[in-house]
Amino acid sequence: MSSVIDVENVTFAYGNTVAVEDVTLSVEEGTFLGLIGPNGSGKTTLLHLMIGLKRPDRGSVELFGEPAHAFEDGQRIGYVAQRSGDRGEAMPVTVRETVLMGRFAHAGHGRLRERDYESAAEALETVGIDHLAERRISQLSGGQRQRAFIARALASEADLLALDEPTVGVDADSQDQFYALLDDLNRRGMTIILIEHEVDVLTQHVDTVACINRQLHHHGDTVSFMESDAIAETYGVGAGILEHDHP
Ligand SMILES: Nc1ncnc2c1ncn2[C@@H]1O[C@H](COP(=O)(O)OP(=O)(O)OP(=O)(O)O)[C@@H](O)[C@H]1O
Repeated sequence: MSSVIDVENVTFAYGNTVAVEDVTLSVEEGTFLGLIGPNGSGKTTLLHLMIGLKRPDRGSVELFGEPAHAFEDGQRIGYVAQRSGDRGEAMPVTVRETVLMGRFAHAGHGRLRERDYESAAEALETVGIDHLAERRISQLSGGQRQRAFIARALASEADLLALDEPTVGVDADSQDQFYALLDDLNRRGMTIILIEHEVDVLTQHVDTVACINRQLHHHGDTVSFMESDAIAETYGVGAGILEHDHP
């Protein structure tokens, strides 16, 4: 199995604030990776480094075998930013138009063809919002909006989905359905990286967990994560390396 992402000894700081320190981890193809850690622990920063939205101060990140910050094949990555479900007001476009945006890189000379419309329709069907195709994005619920963004990634034939707390503000039922959709996409081979602050929710779905608090405290399969002291260690409660480091 090949690596989609290789992070090696990566450090990144905002001025004097070191957000990610000396992190090394790989994401294999087909993995469903969950990133967890306390507020402000560097999860979003690490995700941005992994998909090339930020360049490390030290160390290296490879995305599909190329330096991540110089990666140009953007349609291979579907990124759903934190709280992007809230920003529908600023998008006077329909759901179908949003999903079709994912086809532009594939369309010959920038012109959409029959197969682009078919692919968009298929993506909408896969995420279960084909009946909402003509609605404006601003008229959708948070959960429906997230589905529209996933559909755009599917239409663009992304190999990797990166999601930053995608269900914040989404009701419990819609959250369950959304995670069922992610499980299904992952079963079909999609590599997924998910930031989710609800540990119980996260561990029900992901197969691998990376626990960070500026540094990487644990990286391994979900079962070994549950059996470990990683939570206590990463969040700095109970016995563990943090307590040991700061008696
Ligand atoms: N643009 C920025 N400028 C300065 N500092 C920043 C910036 N973005 C993040 N930080 C700081 O870097 C650290 C890591 O932030 P980051 O957003 O990566 O954490 P996070 O784990 O995703 O947080 P949360 O769970 O609250 O979303 C925090 O101390 C934060 O205050």
